Amino acid sequence: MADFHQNGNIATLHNLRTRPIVEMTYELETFAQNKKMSLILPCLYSELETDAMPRILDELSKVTYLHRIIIGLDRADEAQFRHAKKFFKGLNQNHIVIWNDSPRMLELGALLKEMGLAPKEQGKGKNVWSAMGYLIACEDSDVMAIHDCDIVTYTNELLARLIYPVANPSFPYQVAKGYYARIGNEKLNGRVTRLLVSPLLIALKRVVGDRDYIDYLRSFRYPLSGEFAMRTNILPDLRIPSDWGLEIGVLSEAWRNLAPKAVCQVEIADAYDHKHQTLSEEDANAGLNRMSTDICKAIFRKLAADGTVFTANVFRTLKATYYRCALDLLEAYYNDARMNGVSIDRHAEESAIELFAENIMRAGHFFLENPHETPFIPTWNRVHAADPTFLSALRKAAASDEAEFA
Ligand SMILES: O=C(O)[C@H](O)COP(=O)(O)O
Repeated sequence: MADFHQNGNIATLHNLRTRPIVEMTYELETFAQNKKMSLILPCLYSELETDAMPRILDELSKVTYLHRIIIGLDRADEAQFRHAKKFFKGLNQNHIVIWNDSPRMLELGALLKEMGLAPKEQGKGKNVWSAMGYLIACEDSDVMAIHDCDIVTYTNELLARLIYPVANPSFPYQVAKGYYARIGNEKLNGRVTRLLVSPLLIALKRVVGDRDYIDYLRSFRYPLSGEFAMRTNILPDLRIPSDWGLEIGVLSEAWRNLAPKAVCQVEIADAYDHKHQTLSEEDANAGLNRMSTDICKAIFRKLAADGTVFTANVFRTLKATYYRCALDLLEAYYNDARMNGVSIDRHAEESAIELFAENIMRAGHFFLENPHETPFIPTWNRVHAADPTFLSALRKAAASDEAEFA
C-alpha cells in the first residue's frame, strides 16, 4: 500500500514499491555472512494439518540466508512428534522440532517449578519463550525472526522483509514489528486489533492521561501481529507473558529496554490472511474471548508497573469510554470497508465490542483481586542466575528427543 507516513515515535518502513525479491535476498545473503539469522516457528500440532503449513514449508525451503529454524511444537503426543519431524524434513535448513510435551521437557518444567520460575500457563508465550531459550543456549545466532504458522497467504518475501531491518548492519534497529492490512476473502479482519486494542488505547489516554507507553503502543499499525524480528542480544532480558498477551508483551519490553530509535515497524505483506478463531462468547477461556482478556491484563500490568494507579472506578470509567470510542471507530471501519467494496458484519462487530467491554472489566477485576499474580514468565537471565546449567540442559533435552524419536 503506497503511503509513506511516519508517526514520529518509531520508524515505519513501508512497502513503497514492489522490489524484486532476488535483490533483497542477495542483500540478506551478504548480511548472513557476518550475522547468523534464525527463525522461530511456534506451532500447534493441529496446524500441521492445515493448508497453510505445507505452503509455508514450501516457501521456507527456498530461503538461502537462514542459519537455523526452531519449531516449537505444542499439544503433540509421541506419535504426533514423530510425524512432525517427518513433516519438517522437507526444510533445506538446519532445523529442530522441540517437542514441548516430551518427558524430558516436562522434567525440566518441574525443575523450574521447584525454583518458582515456571511459566504459569501453557500457551503461545511459553512456546516462544522455550524456543528463545534454546536459541540462547545455542549461542550462535545474531538475529532472529518469528512468525505464525497459520498464514494462508504466506510467501518467503514476508520473512525477508521482516528480518531485513534487524539484519542490515547499518540500520540501528534491535526490534522490528511486522504490519499489514488483514483483509481476506474481501473481508476486514483483525477483530481484536481493530475493535479492542485501538479503541482501548484511545480510551486509556482519556481516562488515565498522557503516557509515553500509550503513545508508543498507538504508533504500531498492527500491534497484535505475530511477526517480529530482533537482535538476539536482547533475548535474555525479555520478560514476556505466557498467554495471548505475548505480542503486546514483546512491544512493552522493547519500550522498557530500548531507545525508540532502536524499534521500527515494517510492512511485510500486501495481503495477509490466517486461520480465524471464534469469538467464543460462551467460553471465557477460549477464542477471542480469552485473547482479549489476556491482552487487557498485559496492558494494565505494564501501565501499573509504569506508575499508573488503577481502582475499580477507573476500570468502570474505562469500560464506558472504551465502548464509546469503539463504536466511533466502528463507524470509520464500516465506511472504509464499504467504500472499498469489502464486507463487514456490523452486528457481529458490535457484539464483539460488547464482549470486549465486559472483558476490560473482567481483566481489571482480576488485576485488583490478584495483585501478586502476573502473567509474565521470568527472563532467561533470571533462570540462568538461579541455575547456570539449565540452558544447556534444555539444549541437551531437545537434542536427545530429536535423536531418540528419529
Ligand atoms: O489480530 C487480531 O485482531 C486477532 O488475531 C483476530 O484476528 P482475525 O479477526 O483476523 O481472526
